[in-house]
Amino acid sequence: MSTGHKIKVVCRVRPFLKTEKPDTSVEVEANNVLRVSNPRDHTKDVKFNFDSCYGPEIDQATIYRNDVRPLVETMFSGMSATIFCYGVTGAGKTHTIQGSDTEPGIIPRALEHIFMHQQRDPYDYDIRIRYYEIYKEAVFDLLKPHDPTTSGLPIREDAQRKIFVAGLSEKRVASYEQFDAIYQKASGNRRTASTKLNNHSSRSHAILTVQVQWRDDTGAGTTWCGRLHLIDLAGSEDNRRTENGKDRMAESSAINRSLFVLGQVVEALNTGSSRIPYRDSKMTRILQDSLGGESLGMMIVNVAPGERFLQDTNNTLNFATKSRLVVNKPVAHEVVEQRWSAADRLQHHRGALAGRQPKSTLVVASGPGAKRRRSDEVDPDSDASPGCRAMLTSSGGLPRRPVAVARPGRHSDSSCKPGAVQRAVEQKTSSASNEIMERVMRIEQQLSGSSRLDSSVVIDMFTPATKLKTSRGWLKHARELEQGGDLEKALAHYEEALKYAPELNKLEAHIEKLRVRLRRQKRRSSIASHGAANVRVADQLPGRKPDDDDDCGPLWLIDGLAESPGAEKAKRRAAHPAKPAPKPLALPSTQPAAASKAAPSKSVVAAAPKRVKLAGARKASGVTEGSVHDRRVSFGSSILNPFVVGGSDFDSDLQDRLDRKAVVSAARTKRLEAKSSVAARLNRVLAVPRTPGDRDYVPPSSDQESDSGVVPRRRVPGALGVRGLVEQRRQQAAGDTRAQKQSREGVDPVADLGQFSDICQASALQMINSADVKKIMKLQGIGKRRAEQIQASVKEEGPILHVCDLQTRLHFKGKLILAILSTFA
Ligand SMILES: Nc1ncnc2c1ncn2[C@@H]1O[C@H](COP(=O)(O)OP(=O)(O)OP(=O)(O)O)[C@@H](O)[C@H]1O
Repeated sequence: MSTGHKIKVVCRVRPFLKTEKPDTSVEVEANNVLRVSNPRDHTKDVKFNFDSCYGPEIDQATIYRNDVRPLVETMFSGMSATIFCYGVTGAGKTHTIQGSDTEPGIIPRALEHIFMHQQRDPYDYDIRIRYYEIYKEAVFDLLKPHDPTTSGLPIREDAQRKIFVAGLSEKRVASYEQFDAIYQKASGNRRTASTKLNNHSSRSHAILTVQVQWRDDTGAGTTWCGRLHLIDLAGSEDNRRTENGKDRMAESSAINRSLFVLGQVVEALNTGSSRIPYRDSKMTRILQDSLGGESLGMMIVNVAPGERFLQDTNNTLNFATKSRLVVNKPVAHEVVEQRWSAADRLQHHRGALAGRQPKSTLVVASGPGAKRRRSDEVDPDSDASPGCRAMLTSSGGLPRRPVAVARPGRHSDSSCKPGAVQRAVEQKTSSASNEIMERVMRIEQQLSGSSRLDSSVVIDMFTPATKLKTSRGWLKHARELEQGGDLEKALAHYEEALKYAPELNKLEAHIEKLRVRLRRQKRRSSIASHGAANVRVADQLPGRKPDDDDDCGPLWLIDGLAESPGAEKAKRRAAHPAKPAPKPLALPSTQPAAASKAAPSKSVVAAAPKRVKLAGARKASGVTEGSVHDRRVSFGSSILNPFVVGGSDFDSDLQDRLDRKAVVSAARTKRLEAKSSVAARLNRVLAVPRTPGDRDYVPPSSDQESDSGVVPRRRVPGALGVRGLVEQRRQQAAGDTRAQKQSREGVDPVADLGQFSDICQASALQMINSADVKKIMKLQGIGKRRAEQIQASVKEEGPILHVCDLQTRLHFKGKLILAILSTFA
């Protein structure tokens, strides 16, 4: 069992610099007591207790010998140790950890110590280093020259929830001299700058990791791995005093923020909080194992003497006092020898399935606390050895070394020996490994079959934790997209999230909702862009129930061309019409009786509305025809709303339905009556022409006067619609129709328009008269030139009242007219 180990806190007060005026505000009273003047009341003192306190006179060697060296020694027991320097800017952190040529700090001394150890010991030590910095919340490799195009390396978590920096390079060092050459060069890559408080201020947190790995041939032949992390944190800065510029301010705020998170992590650990905010900064994420984890930890608190730093000193010491309470649970790390390729594992799996033992001895890392280093932890370019990529286990759930915090012994205990324990471990992990092997087999099968992997197989390769994390990532983006109104992309992101977390039922339901919303949105935008001309009104279909999201009642619209408004369909229709178009195109108005008697086309029936919304009875513009658009019947419709419903059909149908409702509840009656009056109003507006007394009366211009000379005809582009139809019928009834007139002039009329209804024509004409080039162009068969022709004609000669006008006025060919009308059929 591992024992709890508190973080060791050592305090070091630097000497006054030549530029500073000495005072007695900070003094070391005893080996472990620091006295500091109270920043609020200088006559009073505050005392702080630490594991050790060093005054300005204490040299680097003493500190190393007393406090650092024992910790470095623990590496040789397969432990991880972290030493980090903390303090305000200019307090002496870099001096302590790095030192100078004349006064080498912890790093050179520790490395010297490690190489000496290597020479003394019989073991063949494999020593490697990694060196990186966290600059403005991004991780950069210091062993490589700085590449300004990179945005930093990612911090990841492996299957055993161990933190590592992916893609970091690693260098093997055989001697101190070799290390020194690499380290000096790499230190040059670290970002430093001159500030008002320190001429050579570190602008980043720098982390040097030394890894020592060796094989203990005297015992069970176990390979051990010890690590030492030496961290020079950037100092907190009071920007009122540093007078930093813009760049320095950005660095400073990143530094202060990460140090603030460090404080929060310590606070959370001390209060036993369920959430430790390691993830809130890169620095705390990397220090995770050293703060409440499985590393041994030591914090060197650097203090600048003098009254002007008193407030900072107090803050630093208060934080250090809290940090003393943080408890780590250090464990030793054992490296398992075999490095298994996917093929090895597969081979082993097959052997295990067949009841055979694999050729090589297997120790599988598993159980709580077991560690496995990811292969991508090491940069492929680096000189990492296969041994480094071996499976690394801690003594969590597996045989582990006894953990003695002071000077732990270097031999594995009996539990490390192969035999019964190993078999037990194998048994314990066999089910997990079988599952992994099955996955490997599935992947191999896929690979042998095709060059691409199924996404489901790839997802299957992830650990549950990774799946959850990935799913959360997708979800986050999806929510942002949804909030931004991009439903289509949001849906795709939600679907991705569901792939990784298929168990999320709520997510599934949400996706379904979103799909419905999207469908609805598409339908609406289709109607809006192509006009309701693409929509046919029909009676309620048998078996169809109103959608919950329908805007209003049973003016049932069937999306005809709305969903496929492309030219293809119209072209097909034009190419193979059900009936060949007559040439020249016949005029319908010579058959007034037939036209007026003709029942509305079966496919174009306005059903009685139960819930009809009326938008603005009469607009000031004077446009007052009824129309159907987006499932609404409206008065005073705009030119964007070109589909027109026959008012009389509409009204009579409503009346029929009202008659059939013999027994209805009072409320229902009231509603229906209201609708009835609306319908009556609609009928009035549609059927009764405006007279000069009406508010929306538009006086006709001389050239627009009706042929009868009685009914004032409105000449508002796009306003023909039903009103035009009604008017036409009235004219027909009066026996003086335009068509008859044309007939007298020698144009051959025909009985009706064949397959096209009045409404279809009205819609087409209304669209054309709207004089909106874009909309007109949407009509199949009309190009830009034709559209402009129409526009000019409508402008000069007024609205086109009948399809025959297209032929006579614009010289449109019958085929073209047919194509236009087919859009509305
Ligand atoms: N113990 C010491 N003995 C002599 N000089 C020291 C000592 N500690 C610090 N100094 C000097 O104080 C100055 C500031 O020290 P240093 O650069 O190490 O501060 P720092 O805490 O790393 O600052 P920053 O956070 O800005 O990087 C340096 O000139 C350094 O040589």
